[in-house]
Amino acid sequence: MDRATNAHPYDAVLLLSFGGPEGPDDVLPFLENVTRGRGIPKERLAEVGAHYHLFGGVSPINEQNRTLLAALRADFAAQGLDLPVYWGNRNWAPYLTDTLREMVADGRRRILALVTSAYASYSGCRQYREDLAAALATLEEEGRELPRVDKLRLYYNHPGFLTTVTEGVLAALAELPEEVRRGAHLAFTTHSIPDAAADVSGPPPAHGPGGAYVAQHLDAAGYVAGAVREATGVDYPWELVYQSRSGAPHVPWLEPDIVDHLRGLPGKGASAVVMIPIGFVSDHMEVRFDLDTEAMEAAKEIGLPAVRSATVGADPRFVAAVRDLVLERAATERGERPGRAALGDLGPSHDVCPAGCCQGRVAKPAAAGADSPFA
Ligand SMILES: CC1=C(CCC(=O)O)c2cc3nc(cc4[nH]c(cc5[nH]c(cc1n2)c(C)c5CCC(=O)O)c(CCC(=O)O)c4C)C(CCC(=O)O)=C3C
Ligand SMILES: [Fe+2]
Repeated sequence: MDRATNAHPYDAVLLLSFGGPEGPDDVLPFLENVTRGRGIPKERLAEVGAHYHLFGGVSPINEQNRTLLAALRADFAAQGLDLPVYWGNRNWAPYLTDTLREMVADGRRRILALVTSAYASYSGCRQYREDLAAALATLEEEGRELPRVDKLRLYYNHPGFLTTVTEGVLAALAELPEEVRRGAHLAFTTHSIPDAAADVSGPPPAHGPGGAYVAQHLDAAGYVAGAVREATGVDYPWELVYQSRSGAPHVPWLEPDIVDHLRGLPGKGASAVVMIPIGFVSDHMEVRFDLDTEAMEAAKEIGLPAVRSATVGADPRFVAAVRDLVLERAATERGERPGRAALGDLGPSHDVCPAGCCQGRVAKPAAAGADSPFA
């Protein structure tokens, strides 16, 4: 069997995501799931609930994941890669624990997880590993045979991710009226997180101001800005900005906020802006509300022409990147030394998170890492 179809030792892939409400009655219980024990103010919850209700109480994220799931299955099948793909979430059905139980019942013993977050952070990496540990602990209590679960390396700098983002920026630039295009600025945007969480993101050697979270986003954004310059011959000014802040107002989170950034752009000579949601994998609520609704509204008020570039979603190049990462990891687990594709300056991420990687405020068991209590 050649490397292009050999997933051994893995017998299944798990798409592991955030989950979202599917109707108005789901919104409150969903938000309670998300924020349990996280100290989010009540007013913030009411505000976020209202965003979901603007969309009929339906988060776009589940549909995005169904589309990605179908695309992965179709791609694997077309490539002759015989590897089932399952889907489970942290905060809404299909819940991770139920999916994992089903996988075990189907005889899956060696599982490779793809999480819908591309960068290092507690929320985007370690918390998913804690979710896996909690689900495994439940199955253990139920007396089931435990599968081994590994996690794909971070993919923010995989060519299939960054090339797709770059193409999206070029397409968005083309949407701008010609007379303002040349003076456009690029606003790369991602989820704000508490400064304290950013500082301990990534493995301990990367800890420090901003941590791996900020460093990885800067690396990705810098790469894309350079690729856009190469493709257009225009050196568009760019910045990394943040959105979707929550938490208590006195706790410092990563800044500047995108809306504040937009307000300052005309003073910096920008004639337009391209908002690039480089921190997000699909058009979920953070993109559809915080960018397409709120930030667009702000841009209109300011009189700044604005466009938003695409997320990778289920783009065939991203789907192929996932396949490449699965086959790469499988080869590594077999003791081979496969190529590890990466763009930018930071190089490919580790396969196995070391102890202390993206540590949370409270120590909890995390699976799929060097400090996993499970085999
Ligand atoms: C880094 C990061 C990502 C990106 C990586 C990734 O993609 O995973 C992300 C994604 C997402 N966040 C999402 C939704 C929410 N996040 C919240 C709260 C929080 N997010 C945080 C961080 C992140 N979040 C943090 C530090 C908090 C504070 C509470 C805590 O410390 O845990 C809250 C509570 C209300 C609020 O405060 O906003 C909600 C509803 C959805 C679903 C969207 C949909 O429904 O379409 C998605 C994809
Ligand atoms: Fe979030």
